Amino acid sequence: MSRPGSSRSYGSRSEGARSGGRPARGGRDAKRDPKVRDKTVDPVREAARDVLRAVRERDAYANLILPKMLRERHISGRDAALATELTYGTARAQGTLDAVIAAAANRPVDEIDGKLLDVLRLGTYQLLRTRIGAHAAVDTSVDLVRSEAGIGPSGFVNAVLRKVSQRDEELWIDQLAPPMADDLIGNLAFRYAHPRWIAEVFFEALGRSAGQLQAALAADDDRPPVHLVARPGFITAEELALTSGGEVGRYSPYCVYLPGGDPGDVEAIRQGYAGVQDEGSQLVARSVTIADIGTDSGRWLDMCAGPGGKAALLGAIADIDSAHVDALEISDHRADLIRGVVRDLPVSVHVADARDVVGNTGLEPGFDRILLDAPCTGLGSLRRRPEARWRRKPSDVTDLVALQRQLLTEAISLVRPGGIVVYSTCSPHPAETTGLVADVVGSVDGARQVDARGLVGADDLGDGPHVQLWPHIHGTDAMFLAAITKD
Ligand SMILES: C[S@@+](CC[C@H](N)C(=O)[O-])C[C@H]1O[C@@H](n2cnc3c(N)ncnc32)[C@H](O)[C@@H]1O
Repeated sequence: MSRPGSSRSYGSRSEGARSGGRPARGGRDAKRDPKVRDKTVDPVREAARDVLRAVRERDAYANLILPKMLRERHISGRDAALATELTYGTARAQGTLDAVIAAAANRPVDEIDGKLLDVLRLGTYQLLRTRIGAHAAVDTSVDLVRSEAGIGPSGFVNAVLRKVSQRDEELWIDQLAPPMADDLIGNLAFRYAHPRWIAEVFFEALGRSAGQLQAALAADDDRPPVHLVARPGFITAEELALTSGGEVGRYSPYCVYLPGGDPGDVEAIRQGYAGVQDEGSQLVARSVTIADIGTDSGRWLDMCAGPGGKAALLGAIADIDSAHVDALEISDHRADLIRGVVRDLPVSVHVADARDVVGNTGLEPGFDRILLDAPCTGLGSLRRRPEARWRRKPSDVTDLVALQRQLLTEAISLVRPGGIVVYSTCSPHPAETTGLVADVVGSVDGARQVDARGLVGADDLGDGPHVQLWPHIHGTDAMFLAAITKD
């Protein structure tokens, strides 16, 4: 017989025997109708557990499935807020939680059944990173397992979580993280729940400053703020702030910071006058439209537009400036998402590979303004994609850089002399940002970078000519942008 908690034991046929032959309370033997909720289980934790399971088993995105699940299960208000905090917090902290669980269980986590591991992560997160009392954290976890798998596995979860609860997070870090004096990056990566390779990338991008790295990782490990965009021509940021209870943003003239609540409840969002969009993304889209390029014939291009956040802002500004945006996107599904947000705006959506725009769309070169918001690792928006940091691999970078190089070369070939290309990524990885831009600009005759700092207008933008935003400095995602023109 396998050990309780081992990858073969969960829901195993021997469960009845281990629990004395009696059907476990609400367990598998009770032949529970899955549509009938088990009253012994807290619906908030159950939703969090179900999302964590979907993320682990089928690579789901927590921030896409949780809101839908909460609506379907009629979980709202404070319960929805708690479910969100527990789900996203647990997903973000996974690597550090796993190290603690492995120490407490005295076995590597890959020897623990996945379904138990989801609950252990959820319980450990509550014990170490919330003010939820230890009894509530342990008991609700045990109930989750017992209702599905019975007494044996729930006993294992109980034992592990009780062991976890004997120390606070700081003590676990002292025990498990590499000492700061020997391995600064490893220590901070553990403390702020990032894979080490990502902490190394941030360290390089931040000029090898330990203080900056600590602040960046801490900001990334925190709950992200909600930023709204007021679509120009539809509603002003002041009006949106007033009607949503938010506060006008620091840098983008379209931005509103929403202090809490569900953005879906904001009337202006329901009407399509506003949307949810990080302030850094707003600054990128706006920068394309305000660059001084002399006469503008109004031919604008968004080369990688899905799901359409920046295309919608570009389109709203284009409407005011009597311009037109061609928006390209390689994926059908994401092109549909763009169409959904650019209705009534002067935007044409093309499903096409932007590595050969003329060949794939028939569009003429000679665009005045081009946005290339390139596919990237997304290391700059990890706080908004809870599980992403544990999914990304260093090897992803190579393929993406090759694609970015092709796309940026194409963008420069499509812009008219004196026009502007804004290259952006939601990643601060030097290979995808400064390195890539220097490489491509250096290899194309007549192409040169112009100072992008004036197009962004935020504080603390360094020496230029590119701009790197950071959550811990600007409160935005870590968006990078470079502005390029050609003679
Ligand atoms: C970073 S996202 C763009 C985000 C978008 N600008 C926004 O603000 O909503 C990059 C997009 O490029 C698309 N993409 C990837 N390769 C492409 C290609 N070769 N041609 C066109 N689009 C591509 C991806 O499907 C993805 O939707």
